[in-house]
Amino acid sequence: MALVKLQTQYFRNLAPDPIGFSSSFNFLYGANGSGKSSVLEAIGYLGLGRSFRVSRHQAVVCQGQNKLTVFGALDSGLQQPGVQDETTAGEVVHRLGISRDVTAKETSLRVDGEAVRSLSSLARHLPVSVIDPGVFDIVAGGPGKRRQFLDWLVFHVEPSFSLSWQQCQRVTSQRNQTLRNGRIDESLMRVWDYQFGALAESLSDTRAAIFQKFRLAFDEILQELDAGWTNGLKLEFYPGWDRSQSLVEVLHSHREQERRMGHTLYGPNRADIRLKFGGRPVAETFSRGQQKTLVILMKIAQGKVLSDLGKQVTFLLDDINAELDVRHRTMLARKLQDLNCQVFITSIEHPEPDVLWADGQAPEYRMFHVEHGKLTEEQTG
Ligand SMILES: Nc1ncnc2c1ncn2[C@@H]1O[C@H](COP(=O)(O)OP(=O)(O)OP(=O)(O)O)[C@@H](O)[C@H]1O
Repeated sequence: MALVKLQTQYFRNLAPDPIGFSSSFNFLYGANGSGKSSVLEAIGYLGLGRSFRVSRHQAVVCQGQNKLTVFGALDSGLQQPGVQDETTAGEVVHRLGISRDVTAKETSLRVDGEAVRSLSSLARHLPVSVIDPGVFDIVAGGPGKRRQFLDWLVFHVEPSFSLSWQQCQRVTSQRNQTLRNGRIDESLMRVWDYQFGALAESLSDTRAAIFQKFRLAFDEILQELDAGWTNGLKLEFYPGWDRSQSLVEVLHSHREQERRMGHTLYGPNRADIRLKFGGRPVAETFSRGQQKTLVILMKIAQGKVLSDLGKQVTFLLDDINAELDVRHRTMLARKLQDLNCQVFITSIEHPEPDVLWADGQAPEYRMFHVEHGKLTEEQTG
């Protein structure tokens, strides 16, 4: 599916007019502060339920207001090869809405006019993948970033994952409270261990299976790229403990260490994707440019896993011109085109699709000039 219409109210500086988008490529350009990133942020709000730029909803609501709304309409999108679809192109198949009242601290979600409670009911319809300057922390940053990266894919392959993950986090926090209670009540602790262990083993099986799909897609992309510097690169899933033992056994044998630290040290909350080159972390061995390329390839591999399942990913490429040279931008754009993704690209300068597709094979696209939060479509081709 693809987002073909967006309308916001009181979202940063954006004008409330509805905007129609292409289910293929969309270019947004305009001066600093015109509102390009805010458009992508609003799209991200529908697919993630939050801003990908800031953690406080307050910052996103238009100054002087206390409630923002984002509404989006999805059509069936670009057809993946081999996938049958009974809808006609352009026909709206889902309507998504999210509003956030920052005074009441309440979020309301709607799917096809019906109120829904869980964010996953909304987010599952719009897999949004962001590539902005912050994304490179997937390699350079801590395990939390890589967990988030993997879990985004796991959720879009297995939407029920979000419920299991929430349950697991609840048990983790109850376990942590018990660990912090001076003298540990061993019988209570064992109850938490068994609950936590059962949830953790099943969650980690799901993560491991989807990581395997991801790694196959990644290896295929590396083969196509055929770049010498990636020989010897290894991606491994670390579930959060050594799985040659059950988690319950590991927890029992580390009781004293966990008690001293006052929190859970083993389990899915410690999972990671370990990126190694010649046995050492790539963050220590790869150049910054190579690290950036690696992140881009990982993002493309995520898109490929979902594309193979007939799902269209919406990529938000915010301000990447300063991060990637034209060769890498071209590689990224072409791969996303091959995967039938929907793509939004922001830039300050007027975009030049002819540079990205010098062979004249540019996909269908729409181009918008952004000024004072308002989008004006430019006639193309
Ligand atoms: N809560 C808010 N209410 C009203 N306006 C806001 C709010 N937050 C930010 N703005 C303004 O919205 C404008 C849009 O910012 P945005 O980051 O989207 O611009 P941009 O076009 O991506 O800029 P750049 O090229 O510099 O990254 C800015 O002028 C900013 O000052």
